[in-house]
Amino acid sequence: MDGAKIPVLDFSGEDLDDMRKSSGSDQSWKLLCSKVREACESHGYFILLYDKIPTSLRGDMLVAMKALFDLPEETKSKYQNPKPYRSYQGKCPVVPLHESFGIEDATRLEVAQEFTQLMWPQGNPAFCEILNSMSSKMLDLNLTILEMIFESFGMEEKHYDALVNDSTGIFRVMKYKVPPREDENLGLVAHTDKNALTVLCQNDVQGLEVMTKEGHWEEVAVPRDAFVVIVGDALKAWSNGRLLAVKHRVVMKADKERYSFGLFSVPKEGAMIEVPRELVDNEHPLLYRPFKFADYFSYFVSNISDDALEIYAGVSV
Ligand SMILES: O=C(O)CCC(=O)C(=O)O
Ligand SMILES: [Fe+2]
Repeated sequence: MDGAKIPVLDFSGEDLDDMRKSSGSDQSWKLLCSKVREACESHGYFILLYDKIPTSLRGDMLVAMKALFDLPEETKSKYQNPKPYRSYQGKCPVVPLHESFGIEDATRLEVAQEFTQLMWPQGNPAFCEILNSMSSKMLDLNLTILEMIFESFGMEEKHYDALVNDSTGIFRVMKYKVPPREDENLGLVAHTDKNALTVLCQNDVQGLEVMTKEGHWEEVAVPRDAFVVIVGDALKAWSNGRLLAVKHRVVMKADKERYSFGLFSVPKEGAMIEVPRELVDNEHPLLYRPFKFADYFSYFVSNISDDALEIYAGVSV
């Protein structure tokens, strides 16, 4: 798909809940759902315009993140969690430009409060409010997009519970430093997201690149105030490989710091990822055996590999 246009979907001006409720009499919901699915099939990601998350909140979030990353290293390092991708990460030799926090369930007020308290023992209610509000809005959006995909496949809810209702949100905030030299500009190594679906947002510093089906890196020019939606391994496996978990990375070219934040919907401990029977036929033989998401994730963490999903859950044909 080299050179093929990056899909841009516009949900602005739409009340998705209303649209969905009137989907019996109105085709626009179904049409939107099929556009989402098509983008996830052809590219594994898309750019999303969505005005229900206010621009002012995005601006506040970026300002709040700067204050967070400006805290002393000693304070930031207090945020530790034994589970992977949920702690403070900085000074990693593989990606020295990258720093991040992964906060699970920031959508719960007490979690947002606890995190804020740890970073600002003297209190910072504004930060807490922004963190809680942004993560909640992005989780809603993430789960709605997932439901759109499942509806477009005509799936009954029981087939996708593990990816929507049994799902938790990890809110990740990221900072990328300006590279010291042009040849040391890797912000984040190439990877596929392991979770179901990711919704990302960034400041005006570009850097995200995706790998095309032909194996070339392509820059994603994210319009101001847009979101990027990325399919992860869990959704790829569930869809029997119909949806593409696109490989992506971050390359820093600008002389300004890049800030991004994302809401990762992650199947809960114990949730099983299983291809629904409806998605297996002669043309689409079963590609993945049923697996517990948490086991796959642990496998990945201890055997970091580009082909983790195929090796772990692939059915040899
Ligand atoms: O910073 C970005 O835009 C990408 C982040 C990302 O791909 C990730 O955290 O998985
Ligand atoms: Fe990613």
